[in-house]
Amino acid sequence: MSQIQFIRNLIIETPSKPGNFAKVASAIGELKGDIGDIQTIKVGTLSTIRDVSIQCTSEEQLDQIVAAINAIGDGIQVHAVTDDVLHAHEGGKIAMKSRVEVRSLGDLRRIYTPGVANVCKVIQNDPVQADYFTGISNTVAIVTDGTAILGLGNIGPVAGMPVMEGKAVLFDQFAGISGIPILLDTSDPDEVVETVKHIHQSFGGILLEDIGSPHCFEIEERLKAELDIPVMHDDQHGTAVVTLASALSACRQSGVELSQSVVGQIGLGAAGLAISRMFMAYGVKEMYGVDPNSEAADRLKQHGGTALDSVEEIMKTCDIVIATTGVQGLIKPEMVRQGQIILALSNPNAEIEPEAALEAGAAFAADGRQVNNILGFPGIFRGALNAHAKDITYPMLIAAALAILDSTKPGDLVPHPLDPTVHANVASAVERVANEEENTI
Ligand SMILES: NC(=O)C1=CN([C@@H]2O[C@H](COP(=O)(O)OP(=O)(O)OC[C@H]3O[C@@H](n4cnc5c(N)ncnc54)[C@H](O)[C@@H]3O)[C@@H](O)[C@H]2O)C=CC1
Ligand SMILES: CC(=O)C(=O)O
Ligand SMILES: [Mg+2]
Repeated sequence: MSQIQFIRNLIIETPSKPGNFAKVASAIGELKGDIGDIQTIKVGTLSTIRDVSIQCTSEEQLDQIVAAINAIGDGIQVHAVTDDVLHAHEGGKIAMKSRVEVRSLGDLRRIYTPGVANVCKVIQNDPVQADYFTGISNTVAIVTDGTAILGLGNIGPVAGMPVMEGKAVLFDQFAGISGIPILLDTSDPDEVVETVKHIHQSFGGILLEDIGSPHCFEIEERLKAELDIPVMHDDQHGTAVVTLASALSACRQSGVELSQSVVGQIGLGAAGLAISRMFMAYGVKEMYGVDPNSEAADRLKQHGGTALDSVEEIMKTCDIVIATTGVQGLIKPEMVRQGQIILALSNPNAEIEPEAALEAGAAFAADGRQVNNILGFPGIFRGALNAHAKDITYPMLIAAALAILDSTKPGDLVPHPLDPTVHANVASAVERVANEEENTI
């Protein structure tokens, strides 16, 4: 059974003596715990208390780490183990807040009745005014049916809500967009399309998220055709944009041309097919893919790629390998070829850990924490909304990928997701292309 990685925080006291915390760090490292943030909670004259975040793969490993720290002696001890991730989700991560305050009857009459009626009439007479006098044009629906939540599979929309709330937080912080999760209790394309069409007037755009394949393809195509607001399935195109940017970045650093490289895609679902299509659109001539589902493999062939029979074959044939299967550990270190570029993008666990791929000879390796559609979707929607775009087109997506590439610091594969310039650069590149295309309302 694959192991899900999880994060816990250890509250650790070390007597104030140089080297004590180093002992703690090596005890954690020896048991292969991955240390994250370290926060000093209290510095006393006799001891220091720190909150140390660690990533583990099992409860057993966590227990062993706690026991190993307590066994160091010299007064070093773990006081508590907390679950900060769960704690951060208490009450949910988002809430609807008003942008105005009601402090007086005057305020009440201005923002509600009777004053509001006049604003309603302004919009009735000229519906475009809704862009200025409501939040619609800055609000994006984050729509899921819960069928492909990260790599956790079909766990349902309610269990997927923490991911949707996470996307809303990122929309807000990186693009100033209000993201509203919409949880659908149907995956039937007719019902999904009808439902989204019936509610679309509340939104300036529609982000489809974690909707599994193949129904995601029909749903996105139909909504794009039938609605005149931007619609994008993030797992397809947000992921493809960021993957293209990271592959171009790795090629630039290795002095090779992406279009001349042999590229392999493992997993041809929502993300994998879109990545393959974008790489071919960019000029990659030799695009190979593998998927145990023959219909998924056929879809790659229909778009001009070549299906191979096994992961081993892809690993032997390709210079650049991308994996989006949701299967942890699918790529074995012995399959890695010297100098390969490996992007194992499944969340929450990669097909191969970047460290293992690099140790096995890869020139570049990254996982889904680094190469993540967070670098794409906030700026793509910001740009599309700014331009009042009716659609998100391929040229807009390629412009987003190039903006991510241009925002990457020398030596890095992709920009840091907390670097606000990358989101601003993606937004302006997308807005510029949308305006050039006259793809606007
Ligand atoms: N880093 C990022 O930004 C993103 C990562 N992902 C990750 O990609 C994974 C897949 O997501 P989706 O494409 O939305 O799901 P999906 O369910 O549409 O596609 C998964 C595909 O992998 C195939 N597959 C399963 N086992 C395989 C194997 N042993 N060999 C080859 N193919 C295999 C399935 O048949 C399916 O076609 C998830 O783990 C998700 O977290 C998805 C979107 C963004
Ligand atoms: C990042 C993301 O959208 C996914 O893993 O599904
Ligand atoms: Mg997703």
